[in-house]
Amino acid sequence: MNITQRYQFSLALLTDMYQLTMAQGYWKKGLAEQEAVFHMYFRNNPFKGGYSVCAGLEDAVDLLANFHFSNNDLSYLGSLKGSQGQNLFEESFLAYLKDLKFTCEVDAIPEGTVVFPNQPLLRIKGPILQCQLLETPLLTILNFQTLVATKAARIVDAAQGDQVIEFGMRRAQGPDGGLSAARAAFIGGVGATSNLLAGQLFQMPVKGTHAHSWVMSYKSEEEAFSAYADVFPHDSVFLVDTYNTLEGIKKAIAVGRKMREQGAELKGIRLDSGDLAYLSIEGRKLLDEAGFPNVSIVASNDLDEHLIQSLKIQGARIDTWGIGTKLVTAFDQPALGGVYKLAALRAPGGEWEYKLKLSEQLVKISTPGILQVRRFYKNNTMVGDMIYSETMVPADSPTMVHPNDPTQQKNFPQDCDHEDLLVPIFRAGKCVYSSPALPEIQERTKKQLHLLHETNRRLLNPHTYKVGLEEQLHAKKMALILQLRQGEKQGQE
Ligand SMILES: Nc1ncnc2c1ncn2[C@@H]1O[C@H](COP(=O)(O)OP(=O)(O)OP(=O)(O)O)[C@@H](O)[C@H]1O
Ligand SMILES: O=P(O)(O)OC[C@H]1O[C@H](OP(=O)(O)OP(=O)(O)O)[C@H](O)[C@@H]1O
Ligand SMILES: O=C(O)c1cccnc1
Repeated sequence: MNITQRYQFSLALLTDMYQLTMAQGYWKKGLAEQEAVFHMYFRNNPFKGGYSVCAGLEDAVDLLANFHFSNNDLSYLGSLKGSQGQNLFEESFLAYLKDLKFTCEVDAIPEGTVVFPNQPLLRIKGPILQCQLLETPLLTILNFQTLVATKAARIVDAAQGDQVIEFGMRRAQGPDGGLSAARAAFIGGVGATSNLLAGQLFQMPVKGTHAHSWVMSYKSEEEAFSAYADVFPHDSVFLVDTYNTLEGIKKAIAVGRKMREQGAELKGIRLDSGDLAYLSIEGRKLLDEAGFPNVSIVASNDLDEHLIQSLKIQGARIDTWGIGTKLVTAFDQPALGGVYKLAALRAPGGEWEYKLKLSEQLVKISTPGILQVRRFYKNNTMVGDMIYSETMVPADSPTMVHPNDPTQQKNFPQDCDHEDLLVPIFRAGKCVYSSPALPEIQERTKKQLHLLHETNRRLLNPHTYKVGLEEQLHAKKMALILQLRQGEKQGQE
């Protein structure tokens, strides 16, 4: 179930007020139908990492496909007042919004694709009024899910094939934060969630153990485990750290033996405090010596990719990682920082005019054009991504230029395998894309990460993957920057 079904009402007002005031401005000035191109992209990989995993497109597509202003939305807008007490929005503008239909063309990178800074994840072309209104909801969806999918991919990579379960709902940034995070975490490679609503809405596997309160509600730990085993003879994972962990493991083993006598089998134990390396190693010994080699050890307690990596190095014997807070809140980077910038404009029937936003820093200057990303491969490994404009056809053996250092260039031989990453999503307002099922998206993430060199994947100081501008586009961008800077100078003289 996707975002508009979850909310069951129009999401047209899930935007910032300035999008609506600008929309009224464009409409009033007769500029609403000017054709614009906007790109959504981010400037840095999160978590000081070497890559990102894009996510959120299915919700974005759903939002666009159902885009409309309901009567409730319009009457709310009609009730808003300006500072002099006048209506902020005119009746005839509200009538225009009532009949507004989404007519844009959208291209985007499929979910589960490995992506990098400065490349468009989504490109929208259409009447400027529509493109502008959609900035905020597109950013909120793509920014958050991409951030969490990336965090999950890093955690899953650190877990080296062990099962990872997402436990974060209780610590998430509100109910939708928790739900979207569960979906994105699954895209990043997490195997299951403890969140039942996410399981129901997204058809994701759900898993869980039990809480300390269960143990505390019985007179003894052993009684608590026995009672749980009575109710779930084939699905019991005992939380063993309420009082003394090693003693708790011995009690779990004692109950496990009784379960066996009754034809049941203990599935696992969970460690939630203390030294997880030491306790898992000792716990494994106790379980193995007692004839329970198949009882798995689950660990939780403020874990993230760095702690998992450290625990692995320490020889921890953990089979399943339960990760909550640091996964769903994308610790320690609360936002991806993705932006949505105007890149080209044309009056109906006119020529495309390239647009860019100047900044003191070259790195922050947006790239003009109608952009596409061409990814090149050598021996089944990604070797570079070239951003080009569809208005300037790249050479057969193209050269790309580093966006911030023109002395760094890379040429791709003619026989280099390549693919264009943005695919058609909407044409003339009609959806032409069918989103794959979540397990397929998860599989895509896995395959994509295998195509990325391990030096780009390591957690500490990863190698920077090469992303550049196709040379004609680079030249065009530089010329435009110079032209705008000269204009600025002349204006000051
Ligand atoms: N072997 C280890 N190496 C590094 N970090 C560890 C190790 N074992 C546990 N940790 C982490 O150390 C942090 C603190 O854990 P610890 O259990 O000591 O404190 P706690 O959570 O406050 O315990 P309690 O719940 O008993 O109060 C947690 O993030 C935990 O994941
Ligand atoms: O540490 P996280 O990565 O956020 O994982 C989720 C945490 O939530 C639970 O603790 P909590 O104290 O909320 O409940 P409990 O009494 O069941 O342990 C669980 O035991 C984990 O420690
Ligand atoms: O099922 C669990 O063990 C669980 C679920 C949510 C949070 N912490 C643990």
